[in-house]
Amino acid sequence: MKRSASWLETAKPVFVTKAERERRQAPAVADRRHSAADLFRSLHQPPLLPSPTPPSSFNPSLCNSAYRDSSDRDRDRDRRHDLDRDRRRDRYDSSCRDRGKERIRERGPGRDCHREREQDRDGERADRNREKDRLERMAEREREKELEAIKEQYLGCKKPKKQVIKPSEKFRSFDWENTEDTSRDMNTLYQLPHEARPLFGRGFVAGMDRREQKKAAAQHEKKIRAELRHRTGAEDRMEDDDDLVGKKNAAAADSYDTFDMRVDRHWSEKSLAEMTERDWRIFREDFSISYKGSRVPRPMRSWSESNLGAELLLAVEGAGYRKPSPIQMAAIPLGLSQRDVIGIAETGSGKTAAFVLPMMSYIAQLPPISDENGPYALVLAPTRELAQQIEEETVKFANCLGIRVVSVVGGQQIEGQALKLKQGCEIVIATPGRLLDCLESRYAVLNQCNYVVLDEADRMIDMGFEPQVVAVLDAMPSSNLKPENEDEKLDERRIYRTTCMFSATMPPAVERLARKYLRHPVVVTIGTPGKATELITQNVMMVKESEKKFLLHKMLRELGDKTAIVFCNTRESVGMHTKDLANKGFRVMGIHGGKSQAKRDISLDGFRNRHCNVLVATDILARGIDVPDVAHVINYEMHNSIEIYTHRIGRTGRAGKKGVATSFLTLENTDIFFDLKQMLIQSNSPVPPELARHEASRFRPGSAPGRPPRRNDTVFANR
Ligand SMILES: Nc1ncnc2c1ncn2[C@@H]1O[C@H](COP(=O)(O)OP(=O)(O)OP(=O)(O)O)[C@@H](O)[C@H]1O
Repeated sequence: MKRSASWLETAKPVFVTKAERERRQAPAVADRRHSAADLFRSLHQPPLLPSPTPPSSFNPSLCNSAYRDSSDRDRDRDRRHDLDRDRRRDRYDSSCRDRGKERIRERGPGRDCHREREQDRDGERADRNREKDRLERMAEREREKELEAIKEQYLGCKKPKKQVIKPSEKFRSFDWENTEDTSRDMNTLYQLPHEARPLFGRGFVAGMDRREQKKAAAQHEKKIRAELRHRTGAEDRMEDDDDLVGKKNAAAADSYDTFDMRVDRHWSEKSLAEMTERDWRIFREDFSISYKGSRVPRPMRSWSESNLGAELLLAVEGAGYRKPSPIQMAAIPLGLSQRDVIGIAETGSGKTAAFVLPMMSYIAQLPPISDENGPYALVLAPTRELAQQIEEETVKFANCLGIRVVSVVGGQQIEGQALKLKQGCEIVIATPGRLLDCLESRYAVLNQCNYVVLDEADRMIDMGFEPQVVAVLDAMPSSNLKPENEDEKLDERRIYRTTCMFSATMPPAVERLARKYLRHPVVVTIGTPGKATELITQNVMMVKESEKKFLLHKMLRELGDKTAIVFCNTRESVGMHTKDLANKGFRVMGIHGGKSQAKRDISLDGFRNRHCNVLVATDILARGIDVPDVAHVINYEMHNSIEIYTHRIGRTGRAGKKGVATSFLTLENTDIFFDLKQMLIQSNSPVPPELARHEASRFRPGSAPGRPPRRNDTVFANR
């Protein structure tokens, strides 16, 4: 290897500079020059050897010139040869130099190349070290980042938010630190900033105490008057006058005060003229009255504010109704202005009077019916008992006005009813089926009837009376319907048909009927629709079928002399339990739709008159029946409809009195679990844990779990 390296070194062409080359060539050139000089000298000097004999014709001069010419030519030739040789060498040297340069470039020339290689190696080492450092720094950074991420995840450290500067703010940021604010230092005004006191003084507008002002003005006036009197000498004479004026002024000031301070008084302390929009709003809130509809007339705050007329007000007083109930406050003014009404209010809240009184007022303006052309007004109810009860309520007010009322219900002789109708009556209270029979038999005509009330309209539709109801409504004159266009002005001299619907529950099914027959109705709602009154304490007991009887007996025994209605779902159950309770010694009667009307009447009257204190009933008693002071309602067999539950328990806690309702719930009743739980939550009643936990109480039957509530759904908190 060593040998080949040295060979390589020797075999390599050596770069020779021009100066070096010239130095190296100098002896050769000098030699050549000497030899040329010798040659030149030898040519110009005679030869030392005897010269050949010249030819006879030899001319020394000629001979001399010829000799000189040939020597010049030789010299020129030599010079040319020299020049050529020099040129060739130069060419060779330059080519050698180029090749050497290339080789140096490739391998590095000799010792320099060695040094350079050393330098290169050092450089490479330094590069490697630098690269290593860089990689180490990067790894360190990675480790730090990882640590930060772990800290953030487990210790919840918050990364400081990077402040993002919008391009628009980049060049125009006028933010300044609080510490940069020097205005406090400069102006003492800012050192004691005053808080805003919007109600300084006595809380009067703009801080003006009008009472103080008036007091000062009164004192000033008194002083001036005294001075005047003193000057004129009429002190004695004016004394009395002065007192009078003082009293007058005091009264004026008082009335001014009253007027001035009216915003501070409750609506109940104000006259009708003083009521502001805000007062009406508070009033509506106080009685949970809400309206839906346009151009709604103001509710009435008291009977005296109603336009019922003196006779009717006397009758109201006679009935012992001291104050109107909320539904009466809202619905009576609507009925008096002949607006179509949908009234929804809790059970026992006086809905009957709410539609009967404006109906009376309407009839009072019309001439008495002379013959069978009546009636002027019609009330439809789902059950005979309810129709008869409404009749009784109506008669209370009708007598004072000489208005005749006839009830037309099933289960009685139609001929007797036809006779009464023939004799003439202003109001007919009817069940839809029997009235339709009368209309078809021409015992009754409705061509003068322009006031119609559907009491418990939802129940009538439930019971399948919709076709009969529609037929009855179609039998009324359609020419008196209000115009479809709500904005069209009504002719004050004309009579338009007024249609009203009342119930404690108004399911969407009623809307269809309402849309067809009611014109621009005002929907009055008192409280939450469908909600049971807060006067009723609701108890729900999760029981087994076998436990019910024992519990019922226990409850009825505890009842003592108080009254109770026991609801069952079927006629058979009513019969069975009536017998059973009678055998156990309870004073009990039963009522259901399978009984004759006479027997039904005996049972209900017996219960009303306290001949018995327990009434076992089907749902014919659930709607509208008003028996005063029912202490307890027992849902022995629970119905699966929440509306029926509401109406059943509504037989107690009526007309402002308290009541108790107990319902026996079994696993058969899962269909009502959801609604019942909602109802109990809404009325702050205890929900039995078995009901609260039950799967069926989490979703409405038939609804997909997790679906968002629909428009008509009522969803309460604390599900
Ligand atoms: N303003 C009133 N003041 C005192 N008692 C009233 C008043 N209005 C009605 N009542 C009485 O309240 C009781 C219930 O009235 P009503 O039967 O009209 O209630 P309701 O709302 O129709 O009940 P339901 O929804 O069960 O049919 C009745 O005994 C009635 O005489």
